[in-house]
Amino acid sequence: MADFYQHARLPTLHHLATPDTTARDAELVDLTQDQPVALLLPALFAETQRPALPAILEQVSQVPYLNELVLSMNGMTEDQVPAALDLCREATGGKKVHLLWNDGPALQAAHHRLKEAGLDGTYTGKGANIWMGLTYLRAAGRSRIVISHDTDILNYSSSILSKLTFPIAHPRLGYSFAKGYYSRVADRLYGRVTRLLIFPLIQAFQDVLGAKPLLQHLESFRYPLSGEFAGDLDTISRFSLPPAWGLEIAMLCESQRHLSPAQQCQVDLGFHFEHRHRQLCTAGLEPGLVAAAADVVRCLTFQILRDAEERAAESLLRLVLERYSHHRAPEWMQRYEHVALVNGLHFDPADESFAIRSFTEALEALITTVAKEGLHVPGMRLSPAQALEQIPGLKEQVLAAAL
Ligand SMILES: O=C(O)[C@H](O)COP(=O)(O)O
Repeated sequence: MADFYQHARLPTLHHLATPDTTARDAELVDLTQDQPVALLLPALFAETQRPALPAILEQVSQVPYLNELVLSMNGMTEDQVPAALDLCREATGGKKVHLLWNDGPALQAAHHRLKEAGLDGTYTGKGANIWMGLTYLRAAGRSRIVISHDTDILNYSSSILSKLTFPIAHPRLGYSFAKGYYSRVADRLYGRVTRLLIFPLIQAFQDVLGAKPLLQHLESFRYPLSGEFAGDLDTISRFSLPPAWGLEIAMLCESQRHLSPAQQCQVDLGFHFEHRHRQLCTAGLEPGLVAAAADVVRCLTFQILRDAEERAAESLLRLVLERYSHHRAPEWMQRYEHVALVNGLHFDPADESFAIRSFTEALEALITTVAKEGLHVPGMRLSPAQALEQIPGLKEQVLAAAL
């Protein structure tokens, strides 16, 4: 099914055959003897009450080459902690599991220490969970490879773990960072933020700024917003990461800054990723997709225009918005309509146009904010490695906070 196209800049490892699971697991046990593997899972407490996470943990418990599991959680109250701990212990069958309660008092005190060291911003969100998980793993020093994936995957298979670990662990491949990709398809095309905002927006930036190395790097990724990655812990913990939804984009920008193209790759995870689809607009307590997209765009814009003067950033963004909303987004929407038609998938032009209009409004709001406050990403931080090196006592505090 998959092709074997190679992007000019980034090695792509396609899924073309399915290796024998038992043999592959045994090979990975061997390969990771001297480079233990940690699985880091970011989650809201709410995920523990939905079907995906418990089923994921059950499969993870069978994976023989995993040294430890860190569940880095937020959105959890004190009376919910025992349920989260029970789930970890029951579902992971005796594996070493550590729970990080990011909005609990011990880690809030660690966040406070970061604030005293001059790091501003908010400290909750998926990015903050990953940041703290990497800080903990680096402080603990037990593992050398880290893998991470989303916790809402409904059709999970632990082959995701072997596909991500192999490029890092195998000496003939020897990558320092591997990013997963796949499609998000059910009766229709999903991946709405990726298809209708990020892909055309990167093209719009290129239309305005030309083919800058960072844009070419981002353009090479077949699913830039996927939450699935693996890496050498020493390398990944040197990445600067924002606390919220900009995490994935920031990670790709950091991989371009820290690594040569030959040291990183993207891996075909070989499935249609099925997950819970959020509404576009915020309804009730759960933020909508557009709110998350706005955060991603702010981070993307910051990374691309970080050296531009404020006035220049604002006028460049206006040009990018024009290219996005009048040219690239309609063009991408039409391409995906053709993909849907060829595949006999449901396609609703009204839904897709509504998504593009909503993303356009998010971009307009960003321009207004940039005009008023300048271009920055709240909470953009020191890397976990820098924080541990520069902030006295942080290491002990984070280690003591793990449950
Ligand atoms: O990957 C994406 O674009 C977002 O997570 C939205 O995903 P969905 O359209 O599959 O819900």
